[in-house]
Amino acid sequence: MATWIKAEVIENRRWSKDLFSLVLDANVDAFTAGQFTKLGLEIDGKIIQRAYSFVNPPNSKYLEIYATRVADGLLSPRLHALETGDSVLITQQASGFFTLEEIPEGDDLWMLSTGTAIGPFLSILKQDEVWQRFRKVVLVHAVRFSADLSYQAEINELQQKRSDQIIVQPFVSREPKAGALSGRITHALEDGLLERMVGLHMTQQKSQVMLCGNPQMVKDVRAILIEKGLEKNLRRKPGNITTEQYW
Ligand SMILES: Cc1cc2nc3c(=O)[nH]c(=O)nc-3n(C[C@H](O)[C@H](O)[C@H](O)COP(=O)(O)OP(=O)(O)OC[C@H]3O[C@@H](n4cnc5c(N)ncnc54)[C@H](O)[C@@H]3O)c2cc1C
Repeated sequence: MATWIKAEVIENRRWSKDLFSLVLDANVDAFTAGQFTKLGLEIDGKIIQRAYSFVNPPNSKYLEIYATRVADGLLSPRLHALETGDSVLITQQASGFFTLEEIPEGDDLWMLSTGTAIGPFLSILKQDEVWQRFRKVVLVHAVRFSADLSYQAEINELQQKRSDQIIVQPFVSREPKAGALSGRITHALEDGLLERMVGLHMTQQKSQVMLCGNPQMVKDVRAILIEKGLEKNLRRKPGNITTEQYW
C-alpha cells in the first residue's frame, strides 16, 4: 500500500493550452533520477492516482512533474487546474527502474522521448553521472507542434554547459520548425537520417538507448533497433534498449 503525503503546489507552470508542470513542496523519500512518483486527488471519496516522472534531480528543493491535460482524462485535467497554494497527494516513495543504474556501459547514450516523456531525461541530465559515464549523449524530443517543445531554457543551458557532449535533436511532426526534423523518430531511424543529423552511428557494441513515451513509439522504435542488431536490456541479459511506457 502506498503511503500518501500532502504536497503543496508552489507553482503551476503552464507551457501551452494543455502542457503544464507542477512544482511541488513535499517531504518525500530520496529517489533516483529517472524514477516516477504517483499523484492523487480525492474524487468522490476515492483517491484517483496516476504515475508521473520527476523532472527535477534528486536533492533539489522542490519536486517537479511535467504533464499534459488529457481530454476526458480523469486526473490530468484536475491537476492542470491546480493553483499555487493548492494541495495534491503524493506517494512517499518513488518507483521505477528507468534509471542509469540499469543502463550498461557504452560510449553513447541515446535518450528518445515523445511529449511529456522528456521529463525523466531532464532529471538524469541534471546529474553528473551521465556526463562521467558517456562520451556523447543524444537527447531526442518528438512533439507535434513547436509550442510543445517545453523546457527550452533548461535545454539551452545544458547545451552551453555540456557543448562537447550533448547533441539535442527535436522532431516536430505537424509544422516546419528550423533546427527540428519533421516526421517521426521511426522514419528517421529507419532511413538513417537521425544518425546522419547527429553525426553518430548507433551500434550494438557502443550504444545505449533509452526510450520513453507513448507505447506505439516505444514498440516501433524497439523493433527498428532490434532489426539494426541492438538488443533489449534485461537484468538477466544486459543489452542496449531500455524502455518506459506512459500508458
Ligand atoms: C511510469 C509512468 C510514468 C508516467 N509519467 C508521466 C509524466 O511524467 N507526465 C505525463 O503527462 N504522464 C505520465 N504518465 C501518464 C499518467 O500516469 C496518466 O496516464 C495521464 O496523466 C492521464 O491520466 P488521466 O487520468 O487524465 O487519463 P485517463 O483517464 O487515465 O486516460 C488515459 C489515456 O490518456 C492518454 N495519455 C496518458 N498519458 C499521456 C501523456 N503523457 N501524453 C499524452 N496522452 C497521454 C492515453 O491515451 C491513455 O490511454 C506516466 C505513466 C506511467 C505508467
